[in-house]
Amino acid sequence: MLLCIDCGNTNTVFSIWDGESFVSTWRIATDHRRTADEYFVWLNTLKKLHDIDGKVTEAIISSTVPRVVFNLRVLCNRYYDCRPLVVGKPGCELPVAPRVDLGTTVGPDRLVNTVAGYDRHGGNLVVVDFGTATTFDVVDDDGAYIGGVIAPGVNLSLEALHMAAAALPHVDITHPERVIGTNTVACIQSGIYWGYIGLVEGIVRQIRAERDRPMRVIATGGLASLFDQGFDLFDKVEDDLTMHGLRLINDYNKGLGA
Ligand SMILES: Nc1ncnc2c1ncn2[C@@H]1O[C@H](COP(=O)(O)OP(=O)(O)O)[C@@H](O)[C@H]1O
Ligand SMILES: CC(C)(COP(=O)(O)O)[C@@H](O)C(=O)NCCC(=O)O
Ligand SMILES: [K+]
Repeated sequence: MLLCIDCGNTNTVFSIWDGESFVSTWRIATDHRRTADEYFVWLNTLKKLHDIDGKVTEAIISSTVPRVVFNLRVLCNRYYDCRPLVVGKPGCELPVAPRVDLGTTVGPDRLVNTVAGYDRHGGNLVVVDFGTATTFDVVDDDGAYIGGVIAPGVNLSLEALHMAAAALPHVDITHPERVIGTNTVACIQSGIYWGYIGLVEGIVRQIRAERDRPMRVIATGGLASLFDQGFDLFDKVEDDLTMHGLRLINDYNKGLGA
């Protein structure tokens, strides 16, 4: 079985592919201090709880947090007796190389989303990922990542308001019906929610204008569905996009003999 690990700045997601489907997906807060032993105890407990019998024999990691990769590698070596592929590192090839400025390091999650989006929808695509940051990844007609947009994430924006303004409380994101808030909480929720709708609409419109061709828009990440309600922002929301991409990149590299 293949263990796919998608480590973001907020959460790390583990998913097990049994050769036919992802049998389980588990989420843990990202913390670079977590050791290989801690990961293993946690993973093994969940694996038993879900009656997953097979052995993990291979692994692939995408991490936007460089420091966590060391212990994830140790996890794979020590407990699964395998050398993981690490997206963006030597030994892990992509089907199509990104076309960006010389010396630029693209977030591995964005490369993975590009591969997954191209596989499912073909080129001329925008993938929007609502994570710690909200990213827009632009995919060319041959499947290459050719750049995009990085905006502050929804929860990061809410947190920033709370941190910087003494009188503003911590607020959870919601979909307010009205734009004009009649109390502080409603005003903040409106600012973030409607601000984000405008941000996504505006950025997609400008990407389409800059590319001067039709572009489909696929969204992923925990908060994508919140922004999908009642609007025409996305052609599709796909929560499993990053995991799908990790599996494809693993297959691609194993096909190359990695
Ligand atoms: N379904 C959800 N509802 C509300 N907040 C969510 C949901 N899913 C994720 N989040 C929040 O969205 C932010 C981004 O989460 P995540 O997608 O895991 O980010 P990353 O990939 O950067 O680690 C976090 O603050 C997380 O708590
Ligand atoms: C933009 C990101 C912080 C998004 O990370 P996430 O929200 O998934 O934790 C990550 O993709 C990153 O660190 N990128 C490096 C710069 C770039 O992609 O151009
Ligand atoms: K992510």
